[in-house]
Amino acid sequence: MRALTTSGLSKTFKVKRKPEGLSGSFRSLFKPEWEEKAAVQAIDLAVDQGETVAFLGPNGAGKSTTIKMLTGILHPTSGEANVAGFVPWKDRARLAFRIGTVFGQKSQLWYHLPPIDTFELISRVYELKRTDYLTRQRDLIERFELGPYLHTPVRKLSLGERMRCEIAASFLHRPRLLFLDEPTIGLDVVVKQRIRELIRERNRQEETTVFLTSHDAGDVEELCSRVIVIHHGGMLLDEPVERVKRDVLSRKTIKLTLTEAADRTSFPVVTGTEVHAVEDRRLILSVDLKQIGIEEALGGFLGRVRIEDLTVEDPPLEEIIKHIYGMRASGEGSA
Ligand SMILES: Nc1ncnc2c1ncn2[C@@H]1O[C@H](COP(=O)(O)OP(=O)(O)OP(=O)(O)O)[C@@H](O)[C@H]1O
Repeated sequence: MRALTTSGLSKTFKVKRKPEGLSGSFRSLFKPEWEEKAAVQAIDLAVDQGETVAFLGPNGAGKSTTIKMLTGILHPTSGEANVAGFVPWKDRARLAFRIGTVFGQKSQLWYHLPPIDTFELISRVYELKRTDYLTRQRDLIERFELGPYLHTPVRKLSLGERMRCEIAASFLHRPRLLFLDEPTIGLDVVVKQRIRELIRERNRQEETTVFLTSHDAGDVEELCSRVIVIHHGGMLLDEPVERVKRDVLSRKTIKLTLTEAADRTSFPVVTGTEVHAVEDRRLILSVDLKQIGIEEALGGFLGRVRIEDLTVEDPPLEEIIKHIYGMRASGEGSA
């Protein structure tokens, strides 16, 4: 069953043209000139119920504009969409009962109220049956371990505590489709991991469709089965995450702090391992997991340098997208 489809979905904004110079600015105050800006261009999507989709793109690619159209906040300039059985911009109120939204940078919870009060309000807004709501609420509180924060005003919660409450709140009315915009932004590794686990669990148990935008490659890798990349408002790539992983997510960044400063010439040549940067006692390696495992790569350095500390990270998503873009431009890989 389809959770979401779009056909030729496009959005053009009318923006004021900024004339050059002071006199131009002055003239435009009284006689503004307008130009059209294509934010989203003919996007065709088909997402099945229960799918977990990463919707990616560099800044300004058109992700938020697309999500705003899919959640009924914006009218498209042209094209069609069907989300959970509704045309979003025509039936926004009814659609709200079927979808959940989480914006990492914008709280949906009432700032001065404790989360439990917001949960109550949500249960009224969505007209949840009292017994169903209470069972659901207890389950989410337990699963998301919200007990200690339930009665604290949201403004006093840490970002991680608040985000767990935000996501629990978005699941209260059992949405069939969840739109997540940067759900783990600013969170530490442990909290990120917990939030990803919880979303994954709900997806498995309730077949909730997940449509996610994120600048964190870990979110994509751990939460999503499919990756869609847009650029300049148009579709660039639509592939299973496994394939993207094999092609471009196969790199890890290892950041080492050495006990003493070293220079490039003292490092061994290790297959599949590139010395990305060396700065005083800091050494950054880029490892291609298609060629070598993390342990092996580190093994090559162990006898040569003494390590004080290390972290293993995903490369920034912007870098991955740039890589995908480069691959497309050079005709590597296929859709
Ligand atoms: N209300 C608006 N009026 C005019 N232009 C807009 C408006 N909203 C978005 N745009 C423009 O449309 C383009 C796409 O913006 P959008 O916010 O959808 O990008 P995005 O992919 O979500 O970017 P980011 O990752 O930075 O949030 C941008 O060039 C933006 O400046």
